[in-house]
Amino acid sequence: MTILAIEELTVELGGRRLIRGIDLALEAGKVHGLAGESGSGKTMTGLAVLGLLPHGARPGGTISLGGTDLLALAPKEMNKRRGSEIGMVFQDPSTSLHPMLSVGRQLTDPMRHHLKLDRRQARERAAELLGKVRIPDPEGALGRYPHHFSGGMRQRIAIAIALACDPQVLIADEPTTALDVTVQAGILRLLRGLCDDLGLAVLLITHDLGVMSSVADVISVMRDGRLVETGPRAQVMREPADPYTRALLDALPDRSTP
Ligand SMILES: Nc1ncnc2c1ncn2[C@@H]1O[C@H](COP(=O)(O)OP(=O)(O)OP(=O)(O)O)[C@@H](O)[C@H]1O
Repeated sequence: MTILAIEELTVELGGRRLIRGIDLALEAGKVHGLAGESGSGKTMTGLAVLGLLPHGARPGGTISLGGTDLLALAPKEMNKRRGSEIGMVFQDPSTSLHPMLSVGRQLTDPMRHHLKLDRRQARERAAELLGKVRIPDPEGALGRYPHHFSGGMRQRIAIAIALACDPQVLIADEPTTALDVTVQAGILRLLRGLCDDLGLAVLLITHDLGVMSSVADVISVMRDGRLVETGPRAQVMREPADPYTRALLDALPDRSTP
């Protein structure tokens, strides 16, 4: 089932057309990978969905969620949906988490605001979510601060915050790029599991087709603000239709050699 449909999306900024008409459909319970080299427009696409485009950017086309065109919403309306219906996880958990607020506070504030939970209900849900993202001692973690956790654990907490209000859509922009290789796989497995368990529609943005190959159901490849290819993971990885995708795949390190 399509949860979020991007149709003919364009973004213009400073007289440049950064996104040149792309179509993407995010499905419930599916990870849709968006790949492409630096500057191809992946982040801009995610920001358009979140209503967080840079000042002066002019979007065109439609982004439909539950029958509403997000691009037509007033900023106040968009703010309500961001964080409630659409969650987001970015590259660096140390910048997306507030260093001075406890983990519990960062989880419960959006729940109290968007879901109207009382303090006790919010704490219960917060501990439950920390358990879901495999933070040890979830109750104790509520009273701790981001600096008490490792980078990988901080990203798990950022994911829990993104899911605090039970969104239908999760935009994850390079969620493993800032992390040590050894913890990357754990975060990807977690995202995959959450997508399956919660029926989330996930947009996983990464320049790394290797990362994509381990979790995505569908892969789209961007170049110069356009989509060059979209297809099931196995098909795109094994028989890419576009020469640009093939070049990206050829550039992957050979994982079979030590
Ligand atoms: N704030 C901004 N103002 C003007 N142009 C921008 C801004 N942010 C990005 N761009 C331009 O928009 C285009 C698309 O950038 P975008 O960040 O979406 O690419 P990307 O594929 O996500 O790359 P990366 O992997 O490096 O993040 C690039 O040409 C970039 O230079």
